[in-house]
Amino acid sequence: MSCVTASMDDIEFEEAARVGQIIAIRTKVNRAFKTSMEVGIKVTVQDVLTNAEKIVSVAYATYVAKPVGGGKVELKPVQLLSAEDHLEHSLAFERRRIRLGYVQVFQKLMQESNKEDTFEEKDAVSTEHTHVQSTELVLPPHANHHGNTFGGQIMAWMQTVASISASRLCRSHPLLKAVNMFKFWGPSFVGDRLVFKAIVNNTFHNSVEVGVRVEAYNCEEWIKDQPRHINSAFLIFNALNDKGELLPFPRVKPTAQDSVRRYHGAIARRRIRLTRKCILSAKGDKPSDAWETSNQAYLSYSNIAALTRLAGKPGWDITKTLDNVIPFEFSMLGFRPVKIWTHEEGAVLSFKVEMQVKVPSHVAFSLLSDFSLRQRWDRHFLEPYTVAVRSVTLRAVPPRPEFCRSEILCAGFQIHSEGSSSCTVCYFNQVTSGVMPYLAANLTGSSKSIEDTALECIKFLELEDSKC
Ligand SMILES: CCCC(=O)SCCNC(=O)CCNC(=O)[C@H](O)C(C)(C)COP(=O)(O)OP(=O)(O)OC[C@H]1O[C@@H](n2cnc3c(N)ncnc32)[C@H](O)[C@@H]1OP(=O)(O)O
Repeated sequence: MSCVTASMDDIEFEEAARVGQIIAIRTKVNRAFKTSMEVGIKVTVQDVLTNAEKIVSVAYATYVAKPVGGGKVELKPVQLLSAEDHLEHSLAFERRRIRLGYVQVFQKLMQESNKEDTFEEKDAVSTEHTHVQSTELVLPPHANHHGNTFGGQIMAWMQTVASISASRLCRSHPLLKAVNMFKFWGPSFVGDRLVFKAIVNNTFHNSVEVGVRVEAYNCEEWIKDQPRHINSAFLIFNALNDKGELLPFPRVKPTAQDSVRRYHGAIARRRIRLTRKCILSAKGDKPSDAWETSNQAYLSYSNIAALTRLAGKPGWDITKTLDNVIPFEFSMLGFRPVKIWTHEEGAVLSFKVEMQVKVPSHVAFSLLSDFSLRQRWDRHFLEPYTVAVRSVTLRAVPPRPEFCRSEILCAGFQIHSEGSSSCTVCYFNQVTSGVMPYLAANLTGSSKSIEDTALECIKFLELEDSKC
């Protein structure tokens, strides 16, 4: 059946596609939720002379199935055939959490920005002359076979007005760099008139944000002047000189109450976009990210993405198996095998501890995700963790000489259900300098601290479960 575009996540254009180059667009449904599904889109450009292929953009769109005659339809889950399908399927769930939580994060940042109202730039210019409006009539080539205007067509029209708006400020041809996450609030159809209203919201050193509001009218609504607000999007442009260097944009000053809101909105969106970019593109060992409510969702996404990728990597080797060697104090547990696996990739070493536990997976999940309980089975943890398995920096808890702080880069649990009353718990850890001594002592046989901790973990889970 046909589908409508519900929303588009942030789109960043990494590379320009030029006349004469070959564009490849690859798309795949990553996950079906209830009535909506996430589609991953990868656009690459190939140079015909050199064959060099570059990524233009990787984006995610959400579509909703629309049965003929209205109503809702529940989608079947997608079949996962490869490791990549499994990975994207888990990550799609996290991306959905981010997109559905976006409005809340944005509103929180807006509340904060309302407290800091200062516009003291001397040379700042007004944005009033950047207002651009155009009207388009939706014709059959602009729509699908049900007469719904294509989301991509609406985006193309938005880009035209937005780039004219941006050019009024930079006096050159602006280059579209990014489009902020947006939602199609309501449909438009063949025969509708679409009015696009663009205005510059704010400028940053080398970029400008233009907001575009789209209103739809059928004939009756046009006569009565009753528009339907179907979409608002925010486009970010750069401007280049003849040498390809970025041009600076003049600072702007908001003059009306509405423009103050738009001015702050652009700052909040930029903060979210940059945070997302920093967190999602972070590579290698680096100091932990600072935690803020505005980046919570992205931190959580990047933790889960990194852990899911680590768990899915081929090449895990069993280093040790502990099966019938159960110390006396644990003998009441019976036979519980523990396996220690390692994974090497270049200079990166990771380990996995696999434990058979006689508790249902949802119980193990809830007990292990409560980090205030971790001290009960892991004596290496002196402070309870309450947010994430990857370290974050908290301004409220600065470094103290009496504590040696070890960073956790990528660590966590995977819990596989083994029927209704038991599960396999795997603990992963991408080794950092703080963890290295424990692993080294364990691998050389001089310590059994990992096995002991694993057995404590099993005991803790099973005892807590028996109390439930
Ligand atoms: C072939 C191309 C055709 C096109 O490009 S169509 C052109 C552009 N798009 C449109 O005209 C769509 C206009 N919008 C609409 O019709 C409605 O807003 C739309 C998308 C059907 C949603 O209707 P609602 O009444 O909001 O329904 P609902 O609250 O029950 O949500 C339905 C499913 O959509 C999801 N959703 C809502 N807002 C979202 C967002 N911002 N990002 C991602 N997903 C979102 C929502 O979670 C729900 O999904 P699920 O059922 O839980 O799987």
